[in-house]
Amino acid sequence: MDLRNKTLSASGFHSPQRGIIDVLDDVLIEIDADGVITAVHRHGDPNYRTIRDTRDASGELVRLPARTYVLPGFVDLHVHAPQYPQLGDALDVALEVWLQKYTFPLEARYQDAAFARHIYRLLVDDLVANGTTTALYFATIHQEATRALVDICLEKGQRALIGKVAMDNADECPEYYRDRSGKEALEGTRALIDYVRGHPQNGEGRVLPVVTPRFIPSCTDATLEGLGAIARECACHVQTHCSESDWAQGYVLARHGMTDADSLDRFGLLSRKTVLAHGNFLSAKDMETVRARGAAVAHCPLSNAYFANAVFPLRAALEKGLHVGLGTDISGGPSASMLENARGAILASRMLQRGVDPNLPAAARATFGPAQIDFRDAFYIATTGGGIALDLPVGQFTPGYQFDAVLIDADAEKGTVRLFEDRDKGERILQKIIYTASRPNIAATWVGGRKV
Ligand SMILES: Nc1nc2[nH]cnc2c(=O)[nH]1
Repeated sequence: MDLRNKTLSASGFHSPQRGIIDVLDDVLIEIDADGVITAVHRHGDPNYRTIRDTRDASGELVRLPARTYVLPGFVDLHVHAPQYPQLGDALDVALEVWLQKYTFPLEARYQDAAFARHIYRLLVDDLVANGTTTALYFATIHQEATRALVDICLEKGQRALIGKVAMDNADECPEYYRDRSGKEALEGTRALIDYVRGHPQNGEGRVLPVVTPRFIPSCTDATLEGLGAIARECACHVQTHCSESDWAQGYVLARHGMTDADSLDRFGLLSRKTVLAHGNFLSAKDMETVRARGAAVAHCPLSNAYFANAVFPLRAALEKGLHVGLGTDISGGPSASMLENARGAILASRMLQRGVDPNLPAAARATFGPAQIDFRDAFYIATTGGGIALDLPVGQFTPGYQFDAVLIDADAEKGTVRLFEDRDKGERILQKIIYTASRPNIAATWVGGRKV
């Protein structure tokens, strides 16, 4: 059901601030012709009944069934679209080996635009079915395939930020899969920006272009500098990998004599619109730089378990005031579900706080300090945090924000949520959704009020 120009009568949850779950119990959400929320009326508000009855009489009221809950749609802050065929596969080696052995050969296949279209359709359908209403995508180096991803997101209605990957460093990128020159990397980036911004179906700007240096090892300094200039000139989003693994971090220290964050900063690649994937090894000083620039980290807990050999200190980052969202990192992470990644974030944080070596006594095991997060933080980074990271009005049910939402059906026949009326009320329902919901529980997904 299209919810533009409608008033939704529903229950649900959102987290407008970290640590706070706003329980929306039988509220009215007014949505305008552009899919923007114009008002949220609580059940006890004096004009609630009048608004509900007037809208009902004019046919503008849409009532959602009992035991269904609206949540803001998930914002996946880090997805490698071309890696989807490899989801749940090839996780047996270190990052630098994984790239050369599995990932670059797979990404090179997107030279074939028909192959790209086939995979990208499957991916976008699956992400939407999993409740991802906004995705920040790395594509490949290829123009035609990357344009196909833009077309498919527009056709299917997913909000998306898409980057043609720039990678021209012959020392780190194989001959069969790299931009032929820095010039080609920069021209290709500009061409994609023009394509997205000039797309006839993109009048609302639902798809945005992203300047995408893969990571420092993949790019020459001239290309990093050129990309920084393009980002500034075009006021574009930027995405890249930052301080992900010991190897990646060590490579940048050896080549540039400084950390990833400092190096990206000097190339003009750290801005309010930058998303740094992983950031596991950001130092306290790096975090301060990232915070000062208003850039964000995409926390990818499942992928980090395979490639980082460390846990991103999410709680510390949030407490320092960094913008942080959640990413699946398909296919470094083996799940397309943001709910599974939210659970992964909670689990990883608990292991970081408590330690993991059973041969040590409890006190000696717990060396890191406070790190634990709960379902509230996980929900926050999967929704509101992602919206803030991207500087887009998505991720919460607040007037002025887009109505991007998922509907959770707690009673879905094949679903995995079990609610018991006598005990499950208020926030506890959201807790159970975060811990136990799965794709069959996602009954509907809307982007800008349109069902997708
Ligand atoms: N996880 C991950 N890290 C990277 N670093 C450079 N490229 C990649 C990639 O594709 N995935």
